[in-house]
Amino acid sequence: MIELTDVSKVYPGGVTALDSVNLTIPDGEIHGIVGRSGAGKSTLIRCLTGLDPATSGSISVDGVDLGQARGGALMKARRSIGMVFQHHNLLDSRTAEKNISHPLEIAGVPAKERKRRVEELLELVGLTDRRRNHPSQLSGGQRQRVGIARALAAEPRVLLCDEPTSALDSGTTRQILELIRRLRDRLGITVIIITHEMSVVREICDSVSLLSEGRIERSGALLDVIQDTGSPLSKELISLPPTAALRPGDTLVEALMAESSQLADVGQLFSLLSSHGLDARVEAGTIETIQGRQVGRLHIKPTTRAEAEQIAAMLRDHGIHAELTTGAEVEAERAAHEEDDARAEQQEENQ
Ligand SMILES: Nc1ncnc2c1ncn2[C@@H]1O[C@H](COP(=O)(O)OP(=O)(O)OP(=O)(O)O)[C@@H](O)[C@H]1O
Repeated sequence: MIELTDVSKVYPGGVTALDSVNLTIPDGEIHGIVGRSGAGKSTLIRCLTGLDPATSGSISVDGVDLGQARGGALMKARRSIGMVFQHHNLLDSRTAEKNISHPLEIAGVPAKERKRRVEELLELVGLTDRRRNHPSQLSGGQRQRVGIARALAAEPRVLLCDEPTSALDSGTTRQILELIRRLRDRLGITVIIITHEMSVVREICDSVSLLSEGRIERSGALLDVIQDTGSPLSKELISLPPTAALRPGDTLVEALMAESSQLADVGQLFSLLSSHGLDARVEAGTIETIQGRQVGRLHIKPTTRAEAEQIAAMLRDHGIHAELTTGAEVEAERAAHEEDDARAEQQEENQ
């Protein structure tokens, strides 16, 4: 179990990057940490790995407090966390197998044991036939597999993944996420994934936390967080595509259909509206299957505000969360997203 208790980090100069963070991640869970640029994600990683200690509070892994442990106990605790990076950080001069064996060499593991372990790891990540290739001879996905195998070399209990798929295309991303899930199932490790990609969270995470200005704003099981419609994280996880030609003063009904909804699909919903003589059209909609359940968000545009209120009330009666929003609010949200994406892209280019 990973436990952060009142973790704060204040940099010299006075920037509070983490502000009383409390977080518990049970064994074997895949936990996503999301947040906008500057929210404190990198700082949290550095504190978790012990590279940059927290200013106050405690971080413990399997009951060992990283701030209190010394000598061999600290080394052991640090080794219990394996790191996977966005850009793999592989050594170009070494083959895949030599990259994987590198941390074992540093730890002084005898050659015979190293060979056995590397063999096992190559098999685990599906790269046995690429063992003698250098990073430049591997695809982005294969390089990330080497990075994952290397992170697992010291048999960590926790895999800490920093934007593990941000540099990969969507097909390769899916394969890497599938691999991470298989490794969790097979090895029983706990996985923390720091990402700005909501699709990664939807696809693989059991639970998720939203970090905002150094604080955990919302944390919980994925489906619970999505169904907590008041939470900004819910809107980010099931986001809507841009809506064409909305005027600032337009009134929209935003509906979230989740597990508790009595209406299973959009078709039924619209039959219901028309049976009540309500004229409305869907401006935008997203339906995702998450952990085997369908979750959908819709923007419905009625003709008048009075109709919008009527529709929202009717949806609520059928267990569908519905609230009114305006064209101006939708536009402001879209602009904030675009700004964040542009910043993430810029950072990617700078690296
Ligand atoms: N070494 C440092 N010294 C002073 N301030 C820092 C330092 N590192 C980060 N900060 C500040 O701490 C805050 C959190 O930064 P951090 O890099 O952890 O955010 P982030 O969520 O990882 O952002 P991004 O997604 O853009 O990488 C920011 O205000 C940042 O300017």
